[in-house]
Amino acid sequence: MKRPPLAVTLGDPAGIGPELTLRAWTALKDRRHDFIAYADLDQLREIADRLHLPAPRACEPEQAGEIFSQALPVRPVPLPEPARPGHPAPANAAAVIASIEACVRDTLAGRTGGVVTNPISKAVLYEQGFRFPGHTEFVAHLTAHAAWDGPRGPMMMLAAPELKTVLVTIHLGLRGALDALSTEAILHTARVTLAALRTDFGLASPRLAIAGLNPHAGEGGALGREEIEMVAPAVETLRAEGHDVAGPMPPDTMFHAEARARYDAAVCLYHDQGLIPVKTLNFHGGVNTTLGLPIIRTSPDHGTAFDIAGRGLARADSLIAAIRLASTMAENRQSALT
Ligand SMILES: NC(=O)C1=CN([C@@H]2O[C@H](COP(=O)(O)OP(=O)(O)OC[C@H]3O[C@@H](n4cnc5c(N)ncnc54)[C@H](O)[C@@H]3O)[C@@H](O)[C@H]2O)C=CC1
Ligand SMILES: NCC(=O)COP(=O)(O)O
Repeated sequence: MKRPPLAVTLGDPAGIGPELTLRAWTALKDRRHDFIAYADLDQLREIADRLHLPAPRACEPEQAGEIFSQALPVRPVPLPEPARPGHPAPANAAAVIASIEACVRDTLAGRTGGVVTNPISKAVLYEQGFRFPGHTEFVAHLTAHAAWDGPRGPMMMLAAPELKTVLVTIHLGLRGALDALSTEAILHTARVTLAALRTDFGLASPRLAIAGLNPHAGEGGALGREEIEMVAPAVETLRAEGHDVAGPMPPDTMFHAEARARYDAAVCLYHDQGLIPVKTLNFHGGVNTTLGLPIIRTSPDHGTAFDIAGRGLARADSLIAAIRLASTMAENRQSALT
């Protein structure tokens, strides 16, 4: 059976999202990773013209499959103010948010098969009163009342072929992240991750590594006691539940090639502990995905890149990887749940 197209959000229209959407369409138009962009039709037509591509066409998600090989399908989300690359417009914030809402709504209704988000400028949205730290928390809010049998996130995973990391704390300053850590939070992150590795990534017996917090994982308590008091009890509980879990791992030695071969995903305690290794190993191939949701949501690992927007320099590899991963996860989830 043909699956519905993925829904790709607008992102910040002054960032690299719109040009990447067209480049991703060029790369995928013959490969059956159908998607539909929820974006401004005039802006996309202008960029397509510049890139000598066919004019994107407005349609409903149900028609996207018929036209995908000829033109980028678009569900129009008009911008109140024409986008200027590199210069985000506060007046367009409502359209950025409306695009995410429409993609999630259509995915919950089964009209689209998952959501792929283009990067947003969080600072610009915060100034306009957006009260969620990022897509992760916003999409969790929009799907909070949808049925879901698995353990509920949201958990942020950064996934590249070389490494997958999942964060216990996400969009928090470092001091706030330290206060938010607990054995319960680590356990919850690990359980959502293990379930997603089975359901969405098709791994029958997933292996986890859980990072420590301090240098040398605390050096037996001399350099910090969080490993002894917080991380080790979570590892013991997970092992007692029958899971293959290693830790607390010294954070500085758990990401080299031989160490990575011993686990499928690393549970990391704060944002940069998990994002730095993935973005360093493979900035252009990394994907951000939210685990523990009733729908599939992926995103490129990079941001709006205002410094290069509209200059033809942005690489679409990460958005293409996000679209491919969303297709694979949707397929795996459907097989696991039927
Ligand atoms: N999923 C999302 O919505 C995300 C949004 N952001 C937002 O993006 C904004 C900018 O964040 P930054 O830290 O500057 O990160 P960034 O990823 O936008 O840019 C970092 C550097 O990488 C380059 N770069 C990024 N993507 C590229 C691509 N596809 N091809 C070639 N070069 C690329 C940029 O030119 C820049 O020099 C912030 O407002 C942040 O909140 C950041 C990460 C994810
Ligand atoms: N650094 C990752 C990031 O900020 C992406 O957040 P989200 O918008 O995917 O929640």
